[in-house]
Amino acid sequence: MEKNAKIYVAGHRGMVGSAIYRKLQQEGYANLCAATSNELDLKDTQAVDRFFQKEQPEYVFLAAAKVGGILANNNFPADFLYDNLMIQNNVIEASYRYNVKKLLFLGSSCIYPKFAPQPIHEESLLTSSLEPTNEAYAIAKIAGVKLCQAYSKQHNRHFISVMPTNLYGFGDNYHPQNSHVLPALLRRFHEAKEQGLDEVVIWGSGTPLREFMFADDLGAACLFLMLNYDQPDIVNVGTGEEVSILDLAHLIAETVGFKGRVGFDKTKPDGTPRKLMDSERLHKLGFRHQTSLKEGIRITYQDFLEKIGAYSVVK
Ligand SMILES: NC(=O)C1=CN([C@@H]2O[C@H](COP(=O)(O)OP(=O)(O)OC[C@H]3O[C@@H](n4cnc5c(N)ncnc54)[C@H](OP(=O)(O)O)[C@@H]3O)[C@@H](O)[C@H]2O)C=CC1
Ligand SMILES: C[C@H]1O[C@H](OP(=O)(O)OP(=O)(O)OC[C@H]2O[C@@H](n3cnc4c(=O)[nH]c(N)nc43)[C@H](O)[C@@H]2O)[C@@H](O)[C@@H](O)C1=O
Repeated sequence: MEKNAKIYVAGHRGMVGSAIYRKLQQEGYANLCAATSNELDLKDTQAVDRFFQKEQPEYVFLAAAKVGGILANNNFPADFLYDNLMIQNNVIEASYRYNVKKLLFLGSSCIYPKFAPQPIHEESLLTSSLEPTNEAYAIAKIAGVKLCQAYSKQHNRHFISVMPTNLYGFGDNYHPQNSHVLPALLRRFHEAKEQGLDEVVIWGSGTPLREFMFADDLGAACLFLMLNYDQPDIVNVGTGEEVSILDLAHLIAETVGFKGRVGFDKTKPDGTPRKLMDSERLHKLGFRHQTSLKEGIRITYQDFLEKIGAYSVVK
């Protein structure tokens, strides 16, 4: 990928897309193109076609998607299935039609079966049933993976797919109901401290285990894979470290400076009991993440404090 190559980052305002965009800029890629969802609705096939015809991107990072936490996924399955199928179908098909040299599609660890053997190897895909709370989103992501593989096989395209673990970082969604656990708890513990509350309630039992990666590390991994990987087989991107949701809550409380107790809302779903990725394929290629969970939460909380006005706007 030459430094003056035309590169399209779909979803460049999102947490992951902005991390990829920043990384590309840092590394001297100067011919970047992007559009917000207001300027270009990626669900609109003809608009996407016109965009590709005009911009003629040579490389595409597909980081645009309908994204949310466990409750949003559970409550709005039609949106998660339809929007994601449309967005990825349109971008992948246009990338084929306009001869994009290479495309990187972002999937998610939720494509794997609910009770996949841990750590979860790439070969676990489609070996048993999915977690019901995010089945619709996972089915869309699996279709995206299969579409990339099908275009690679039938049309000899270089369309690769990356499966990140749970992410957090700059520009995350802090919606109290629809976000993922880490931004939700950063905001809840912060507000509890500000209001002098003595308890913060977390959803579920606190026992599920999750693996978290700082989004800028994923941005670096995406560029690394764009430059160094060219197989249709999917690649997991994780840290290899897991934490229980209760321990995560304690870590966030410590970072924020909340001294009260933690309660549990057991009417809310736990989701998958454990979701640790096997990232050996990525490690053997030569990439490892840099940011520890503690440091990543510290940096993210600083960013949250700086932009608190904006984050209180419901996303
Ligand atoms: N967050 C996580 O924990 C994880 C995320 N991923 C994957 O990473 C990718 C990015 O996620 P993340 O950055 O967290 O999500 P965000 O919600 O932060 O960003 C998603 C981006 O997609 C764009 N978008 C959504 N719908 C449309 C549309 N109809 N037309 C055009 N653009 C649209 C939005 O654009 P705009 O801002 O202009 O509205 C937004 O910038 C997704 O594929 C997701 O599945 C995978 C694993 C974990
Ligand atoms: C990345 C991945 O993210 C989603 O799956 P998930 O890992 O279950 O995501 P989550 O971050 O929303 O929850 C993680 C755990 O944390 C608990 N939990 C506690 N308290 C809060 C809380 O306040 N908010 C949320 N959201 N969860 C909470 C919650 O009950 C659960 O046990 C997919 O739908 C899909 O989007 C996907 O790909």
